[in-house]
Amino acid sequence: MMRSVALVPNARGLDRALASGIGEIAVFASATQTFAEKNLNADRDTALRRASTIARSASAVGLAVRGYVSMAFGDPWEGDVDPEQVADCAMSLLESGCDSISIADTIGVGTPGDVDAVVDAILDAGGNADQLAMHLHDTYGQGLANVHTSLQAGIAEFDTSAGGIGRCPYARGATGNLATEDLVWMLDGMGIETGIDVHALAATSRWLCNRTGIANASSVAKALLTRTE
Ligand SMILES: CC(=O)SCCNC(=O)CCNC(=O)[C@H](O)C(C)(C)COP(=O)(O)OP(=O)(O)OC[C@H]1O[C@@H](n2cnc3c(N)ncnc32)[C@H](O)[C@@H]1OP(=O)(O)O
Repeated sequence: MMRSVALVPNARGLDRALASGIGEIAVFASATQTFAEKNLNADRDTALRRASTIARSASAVGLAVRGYVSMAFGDPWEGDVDPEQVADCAMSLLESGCDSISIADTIGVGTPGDVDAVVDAILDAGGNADQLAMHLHDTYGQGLANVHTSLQAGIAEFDTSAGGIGRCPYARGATGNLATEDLVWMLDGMGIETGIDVHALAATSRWLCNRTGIANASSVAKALLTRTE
């Protein structure tokens, strides 16, 4: 199923999303102060309040809303992030009308132990695993291990990108998202149906990387494409 989601950082973004007729938006807060300032030009509490206000207005008019908590596992400026801090942000966004929360490892430092700690903190604060998604980067090669741990915790939604491209310009030191091909290969092997043809996806990411000049970071895409060349 194809879902189009607009990233909405402020009230003006919500007006533009509503005018476009899109059915789902994403609002974003940061677990850390420094990233909130860099990514949103606001302190952490202001950014959270702004995201909560947008979520409330959007859900009141029937839009689906996903809330993002950035820098949930570590921050390039502040180091380790307290799981309670992540849980506070997540719960505040849920209480403001977000239908789901994506826990973002914006710089890809998280490990399965961190996933367990953050998910436990959110569950302890009253959240449910079926309200959670994971947004993973593969900077330290922990992406698939973190997916596996998340699946065991009952989380079934993951943000990835074809060829592992894409990153936040303010996330110093981060590589791209976990590659969709790598995720699909693992899920296929676990008997979890995604509806995605991994070979067709690898061919698409080769096209995408050729067009953009970005190197393909997916191990699976590189292996499959070598097999067919
Ligand atoms: C979790 C993630 O990784 S998110 C993805 C990556 N990160 C991002 O996309 C960064 C998102 N953040 C931002 O865009 C900015 O920090 C903002 C817009 C939220 C706040 O920045 P500020 O500088 O405080 O906003 P300000 O209101 O002064 O506007 C700055 C410029 O952006 C424009 N702008 C602000 N909001 C919007 C919007 N929703 N749509 C289009 N343009 C906008 C303004 O018109 C202004 O343009 P100008 O310089 O040509 O006049």
